[in-house]
Amino acid sequence: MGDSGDAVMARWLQSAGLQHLAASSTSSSSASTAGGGVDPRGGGGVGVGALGGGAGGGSLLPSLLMQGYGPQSIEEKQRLYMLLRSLNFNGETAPPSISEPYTPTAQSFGGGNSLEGFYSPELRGELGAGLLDLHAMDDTELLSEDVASEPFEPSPFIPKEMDEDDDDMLPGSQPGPSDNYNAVANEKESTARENNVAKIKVVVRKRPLNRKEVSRKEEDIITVHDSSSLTVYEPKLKVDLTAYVEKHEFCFDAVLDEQVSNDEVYRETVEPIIPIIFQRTKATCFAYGQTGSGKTYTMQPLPLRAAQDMVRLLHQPVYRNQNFKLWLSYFEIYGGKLFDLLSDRRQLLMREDGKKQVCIVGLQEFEVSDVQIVKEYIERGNAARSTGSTGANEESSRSHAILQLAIKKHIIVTDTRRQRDRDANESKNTKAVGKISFIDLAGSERGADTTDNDRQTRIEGAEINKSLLALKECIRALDNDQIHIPFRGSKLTEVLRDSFVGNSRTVMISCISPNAGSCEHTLNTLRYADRVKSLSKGSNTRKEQPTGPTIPSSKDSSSAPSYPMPIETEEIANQIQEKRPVETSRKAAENFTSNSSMEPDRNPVSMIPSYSNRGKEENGSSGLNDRERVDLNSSRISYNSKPQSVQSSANLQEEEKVTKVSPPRRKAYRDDKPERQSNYAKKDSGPETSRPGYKVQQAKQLQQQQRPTSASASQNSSRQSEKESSCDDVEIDAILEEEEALIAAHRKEIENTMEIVREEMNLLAEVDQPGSLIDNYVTQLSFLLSRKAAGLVSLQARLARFQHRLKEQEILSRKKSSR
Ligand SMILES: Nc1ncnc2c1ncn2[C@@H]1O[C@H](COP(=O)(O)OP(=O)(O)OP(=O)(O)O)[C@@H](O)[C@H]1O
Repeated sequence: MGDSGDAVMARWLQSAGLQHLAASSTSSSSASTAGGGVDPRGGGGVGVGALGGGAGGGSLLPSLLMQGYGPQSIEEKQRLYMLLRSLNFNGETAPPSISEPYTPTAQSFGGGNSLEGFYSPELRGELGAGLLDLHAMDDTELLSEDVASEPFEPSPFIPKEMDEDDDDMLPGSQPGPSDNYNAVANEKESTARENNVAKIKVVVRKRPLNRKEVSRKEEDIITVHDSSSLTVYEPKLKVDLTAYVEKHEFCFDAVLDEQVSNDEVYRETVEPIIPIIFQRTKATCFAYGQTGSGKTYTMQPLPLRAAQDMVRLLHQPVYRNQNFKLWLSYFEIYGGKLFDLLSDRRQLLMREDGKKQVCIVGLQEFEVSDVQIVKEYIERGNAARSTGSTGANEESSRSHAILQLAIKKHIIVTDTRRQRDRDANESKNTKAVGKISFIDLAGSERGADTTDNDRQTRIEGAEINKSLLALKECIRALDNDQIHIPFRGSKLTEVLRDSFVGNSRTVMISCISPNAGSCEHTLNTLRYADRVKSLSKGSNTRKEQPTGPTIPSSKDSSSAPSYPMPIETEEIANQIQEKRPVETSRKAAENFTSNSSMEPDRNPVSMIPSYSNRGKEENGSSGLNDRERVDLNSSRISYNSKPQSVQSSANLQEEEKVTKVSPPRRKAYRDDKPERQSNYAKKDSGPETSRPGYKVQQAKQLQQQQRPTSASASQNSSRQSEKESSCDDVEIDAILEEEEALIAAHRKEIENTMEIVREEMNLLAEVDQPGSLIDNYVTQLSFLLSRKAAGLVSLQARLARFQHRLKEQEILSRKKSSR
């Protein structure tokens, strides 16, 4: 990486007001390069190149990060750090080789000084085996000890803790003008942030090979390409025992490789959510993956880290003045039962209140004002867990642990009697603002543990499977805006119910082991993640792009056929885009993968024309939000080896198939209604009678004919008729809206059914495998069938309502005509 890279680097520095560093560092860099000093990880120019879009300052940056040459003051350090972060946020991958050596300490930012304990290595040691440790395995000792002991840096995005001087502002005191200014700025900032945080985010984390795996000479079969895609190289044997490798490619919101620190995991997953917890958001962060894949290792530091940021935010005048407080609770779900880990494993009961809010009766919640206390509670909870599992690690491995951090607004009670009551029952005088739940799920493969013949153990396994399935089902249902959300599918989802409804955010961290021996589990984990991800896209786009369907930009349409589409096909494509505006890049990438893989497509439903899949595959990137565009672009980059023409023709084929399966009905928007209505008015005979909307239109026409038009009609009757006519219009509009909703629901139902069928086929394929568990099959099939039934029932109910509505309308218009 040469001078051009340094020139780019110098420009960046200039943009951040750090141009003076460029000069000093260039001289140092030449010195260090001469001495063989390049990128600390040996990535050297390559790493920096990635950061700078291929022209980074290969020699300049490392020297910038060197003591004595780089930024001297805290402010400079912050600016440089922000510069690096902003490059990273812009979708360009900052490789660990760059971000890690610079990881500033708590001291370097002058923040977090009250959190000495938080950074201490003992803390990690103390928590290492305990927190959310569901089923630790001793054969997963890893080579890189340093990763585990890496300290967190304070988040530059969460305001620093208040200075001592600030603290003399009494709670509840009136904010000054600058506070107001800050409050408004904070409000704006957090609204912007809220919009930027995806509703469902799926992050994959790969752990390094552990000692045992290395000693067994197991291969690392996972390659992380960039920050959002990875390939699994599955070793396979043909029938004639020839070895071959099958490639599986996946794209997610973020893919973190074995070099990524826990701090970066926090920044990628939880950190962006923290400020919006203060804005009435309920968030859930869970780790999923097989035993030993790093769930606990990943989840363990997150609550503490989040608490640190939350405490910092609580000290902001805007929240302090509102009397916001942080509360903590910690419990586990084992065998469908709830146990309070902060209250001697007392069994808890779950109830629903009048407002359908889930209450965990008896769950102890503790107000926490600093991280040290949070740490102590977590340790206490862990101790309760390990006590509960003495002699049998199995127990903890079959439980889900849930740690909740809630922000509550304390209501100040002036009345003395009520004050006394308040002291007696503190939580009654609080109002929930937002919360984040950290869940360390039981190992995903436990449910399918074929070596366990013990019936109880198998039932527990089935219970775990059920909850994992239920979790996915809920995310899916929420994403589809389904009326029926199957929260009751498991205790886990019931408990999390309030975290999923309303303004919610979900982060799923899929942990994967890199060794060949775990390949099957890894693929299962990635497929689960993939399904969750495929659910998230539509929802995010729908909710975050309220402006409706977007016209594909020239950039976006790059993957679409370059020749004009037949109008009908175009309409259908639009229609599908509205349904599922994204999911494309990944699906397209997978298609490409399966094409390029050495084994024929094993997807049992690949022959079934899937309406939803078509949509996913063909709809380009129209309607994507920025983040999704970045995803798409990055996946395009990673798959650009596929010739464009092949993609285009593939797209065309897809569209041709779509023409056959989907009715050429254009989805109407609100703005379209007048046009649609007038079109209906024009076509009032023949085959059109069978078209949806015809009946309604007919009724409207009838009413129009019946409206008094004669000039001789009295003024009164004309006013009356005007009134009637506007009522009719409202009525008709309402019916048209219902009609649209019905059709949309029907379309959604078809998509769901196809998805269920796909899962049923997978289930059948799984049950045919030797050693498969019939219990799992039964549980999963029963779940799928209930979902199918629930979908049909809900569609039927909607249809019946609409029929009823039409009947009413018909009777009404008949009555009017007979008047
Ligand atoms: N990214 C990582 N970097 C370094 N070490 C890791 C990483 N991920 C996991 N480990 C180590 O791997 C071992 C197993 O991890 P961990 O206990 O977190 O797995 P788990 O998925 O929680 O397993 P279980 O389901 O059995 O509880 C631990 O020793 C942990 O320190």
